[in-house]
Amino acid sequence: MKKNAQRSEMIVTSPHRVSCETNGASGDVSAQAVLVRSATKSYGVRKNRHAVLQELDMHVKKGTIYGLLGASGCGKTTLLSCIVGRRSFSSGEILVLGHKPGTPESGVPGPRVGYMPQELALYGFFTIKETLQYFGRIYNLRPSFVKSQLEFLSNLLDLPPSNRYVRTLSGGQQRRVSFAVALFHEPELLILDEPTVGVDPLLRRSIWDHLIRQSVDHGRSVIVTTHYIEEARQANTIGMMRSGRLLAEESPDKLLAYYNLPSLEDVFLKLCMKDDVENRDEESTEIVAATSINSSVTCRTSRRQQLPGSHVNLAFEHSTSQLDVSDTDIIARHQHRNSCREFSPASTADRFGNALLNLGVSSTNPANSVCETNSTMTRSGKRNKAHLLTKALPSVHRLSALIRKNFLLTFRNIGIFVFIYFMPAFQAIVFNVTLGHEPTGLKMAIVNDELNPSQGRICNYSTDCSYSMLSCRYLRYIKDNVIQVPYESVSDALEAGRNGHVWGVIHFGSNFTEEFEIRQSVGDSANVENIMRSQIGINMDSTNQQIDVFIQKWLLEAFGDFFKDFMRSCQHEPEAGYIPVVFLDPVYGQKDTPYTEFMAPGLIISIVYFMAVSLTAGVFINERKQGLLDRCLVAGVKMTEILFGQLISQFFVMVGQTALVFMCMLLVFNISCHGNLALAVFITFLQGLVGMCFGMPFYLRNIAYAMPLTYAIESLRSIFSRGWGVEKTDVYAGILISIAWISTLLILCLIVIRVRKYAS
Ligand SMILES: Nc1ncnc2c1ncn2[C@@H]1O[C@H](COP(=O)(O)OP(=O)(O)OP(=O)(O)O)[C@@H](O)[C@H]1O
Repeated sequence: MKKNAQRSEMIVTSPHRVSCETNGASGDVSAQAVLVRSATKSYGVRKNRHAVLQELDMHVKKGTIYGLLGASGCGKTTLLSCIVGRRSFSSGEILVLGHKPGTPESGVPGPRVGYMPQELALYGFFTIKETLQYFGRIYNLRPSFVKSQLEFLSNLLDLPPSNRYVRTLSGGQQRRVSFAVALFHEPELLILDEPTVGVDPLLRRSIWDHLIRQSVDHGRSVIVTTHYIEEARQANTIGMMRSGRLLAEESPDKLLAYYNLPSLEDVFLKLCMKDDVENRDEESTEIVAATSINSSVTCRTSRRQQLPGSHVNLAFEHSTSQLDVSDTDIIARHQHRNSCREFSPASTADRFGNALLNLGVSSTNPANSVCETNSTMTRSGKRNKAHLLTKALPSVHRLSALIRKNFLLTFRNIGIFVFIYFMPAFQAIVFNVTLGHEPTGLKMAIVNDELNPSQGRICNYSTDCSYSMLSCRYLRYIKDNVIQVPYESVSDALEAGRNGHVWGVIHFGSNFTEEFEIRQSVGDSANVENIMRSQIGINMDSTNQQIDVFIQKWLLEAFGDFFKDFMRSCQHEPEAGYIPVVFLDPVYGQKDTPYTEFMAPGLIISIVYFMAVSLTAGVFINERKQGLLDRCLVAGVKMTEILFGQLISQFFVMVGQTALVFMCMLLVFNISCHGNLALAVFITFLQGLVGMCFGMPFYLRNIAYAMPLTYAIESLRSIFSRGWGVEKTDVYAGILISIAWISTLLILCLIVIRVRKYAS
């Protein structure tokens, strides 16, 4: 309590103590690679919210190895991901290499940190050499440096030949490659999540030797998690973690001496048992406190205050007395940011000069620990703005590395290559061969009461001008696509229709021919009974609109052909007496526009659109699942760069897909495009882009028109069938709506990235 009171006093009286007034403290802070204070982290919302980190403090001195130990699920990975800037604490403070991770000046995520996640996070279709070259490009390293590091790390980690594909390596070999990726750009801070899993004891030893050399000879800081407690003995400090808290943070030797135990395993066990007892004590204290009316304040005291010594950190109190990163102080430091620099990472440039020269990154100026004059402030403000602007733009070397990687992965994996390029064309072929044609084999029940059962219901008819068995004469004109199935009664036929055996029922009355003759002869004076009896009754199964429309059309056409043939045989004008509605030459298209031609625009757009959605989404989901996205982001790649890299690579894929689909439709299946082909291709591209935007990384007639596909399909159809150009509303509306979708989705994407960045 006393210590806290002292700290508050300092905060109130000297808000920018750390940055200006106490250089000693500043110097001390700059000696820390990672500082975490009162960190909490929870996952989930409402009922499902659970705390993973609880009031956690952590101190990693520069140039030391910090072994983070703890059972599975105690929150180690969560803590590391917050340190590398991939996640943020729910509350608490963190400084990594003197800055808050994620801030532009911190360089974290970025080349100052090397991260080996628990997942392999490697591209299986890359060789070992290509893997390092890829990250070399991301970090903008010189090829000569990458080459020398490849040789060095291959020897150190006993890597297989560098031309071996990662996917062909054993699990242990893959982990070593993953380790090499984290090491090879010589970062100031190495964060390794279980690097020695699946590695034999000899190699494990050489990995630890290397880590020790890195810290002792080069002053690099290392945080390493491991399940092998005893190997952490080689660390300078170990943090023993349990249920989101550090039970101890001290050098292994001191811990062993303090507890007078032979192994760290025993120390950890003892601490866990002690923690259990203290938890029980604390629970009972809280119950007592909660039942006391006047004790509401006391029951809020923190675990550390209630249980002195529960966090065994002999250096902790000393360091926190000099360093204060409480909220008030942080706010105060922000207020004074322009006048004073905080937490100077002194000597960083000296220590890591060689690596930084290779990295091509600007390290924080060590001279910044002194307060700057106003003029320097203004200059540095402008410089900072320019620097931030440059940082906001996608970097050429990272973008080119990402694009190169996307292409290499596409062309390497023959299965994916064939799928990506030929799937759209294959879909177009399947459509044209199967779905694109008029439907065939459609069964219709025929109930013809004109047939005489005693004569075996034989359907005879004449082809001259005689009124004989006209029902049979009519049926002859129905297209072969319809299979005529005779039924004896209307009820049987309707039952077959209900059971889905036929698409409909055609019924002729017993005196159909006679009644038809009477109707023809009396003309206008035909009575209702005569009209009813001379009609052909049709009941359709109209559940399938397409089939319904086709059958109706064919039956009407058949009647037209039958009637004209009959009139011709009677030496009458064929059209005389037929319904006075005539379909003349169509304005656009043919009289019998093939179904394929009608469907083609929608199909082309749908194929390109959905391929783009699924491929883009697939790449993101896959990379996230394998930890590749995290590794790239920790390496300093920005989400916008990943998006643009994907857009650019996907664009070239789309060019190939569109070319193949168009060739298939226009050249192989002779679907005609009466308009400007370039315009049709352009709209298809735009739709592909909309699909890509939808794939990344979230209404009614008028609203439906604003949907990405609706108007674009109309536009494409207008170009194909009507030959219209961009001057027509139907065409330019499709283009405008597509462009609007592309812009909106891209902007949303950027906003989400920004919000996430600032939220963390
Ligand atoms: N994104 C998430 N959403 C919800 N819970 C999560 C998430 N990530 C981790 N957790 C939970 O947080 C807890 C700590 O997980 P974390 O991965 O940090 O543990 P760990 O100590 O690294 O375990 P291990 O040694 O097995 O890797 C676990 O209970 C885990 O289920």
